[in-house]
Amino acid sequence: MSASVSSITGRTRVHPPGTVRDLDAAAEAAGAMMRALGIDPDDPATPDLALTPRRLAAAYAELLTPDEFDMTTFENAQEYDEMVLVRDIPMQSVCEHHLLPFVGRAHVAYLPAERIVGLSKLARVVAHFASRPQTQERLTTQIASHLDEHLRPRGVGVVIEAEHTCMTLRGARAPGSSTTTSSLRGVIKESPASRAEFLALVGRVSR
Ligand SMILES: Nc1nc2c(ncn2[C@@H]2O[C@H](COP(=O)(O)OP(=O)(O)OP(=O)(O)O)[C@@H](O)[C@H]2O)c(=O)[nH]1
Ligand SMILES: [Zn+2]
Repeated sequence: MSASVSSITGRTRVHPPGTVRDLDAAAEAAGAMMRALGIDPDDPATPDLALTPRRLAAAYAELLTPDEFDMTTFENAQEYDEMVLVRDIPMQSVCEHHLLPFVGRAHVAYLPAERIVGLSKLARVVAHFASRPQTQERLTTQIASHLDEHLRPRGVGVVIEAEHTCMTLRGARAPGSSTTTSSLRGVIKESPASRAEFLALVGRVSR
């Protein structure tokens, strides 16, 4: 389930988990589901529906295919020892219960040790683990674990705030509700001062 990884100095290639995709089979199944729900993709009165099963299959394949990327890190030459936080990283994933989107923002911080990470890689880690059927709790934990393992920092903090369309558009129909999750590691978890600094820097979580 976890990404396969090969180490190069300062770089860790993050590969998506191996997935075999059969878009034809997925499109056929999507058409069958539409028919079972009373929507006929072949109804001549709605010709644009004909390609909808294929679009649906392609859309899910796109949402559920993680990008590969290099987890580029640099020597911490300046011995920078304060917190690094990238806030408001846009996040979109698909809940594993309904395969409906949950959408929000991630805030990702770390306390450097020997190495610092290319800032964009924090957004890429979020997107990578979001591109699979997820729970918000697991996504938050996987991002924190990945940074902990591949950067070996003194601490990691991840907060995600998201709206789950499975509970805003359907079901409980609680529009405007949002869910906040966090995963803290190392000094950011253990030291009350560090934890407070992280939450203060994230700031707007409790708006
Ligand atoms: N903990 C957690 N729950 C989630 C997440 N995404 C969706 N869910 C919940 O998964 C649960 C699935 O519950 P079920 O009772 O099996 O499904 P359901 O009958 O469609 O339930 P309702 O959504 O309440 O209509 C729901 O309560 C969802 O809100 C998530 O990221 N984390
Ligand atoms: Zn759901």
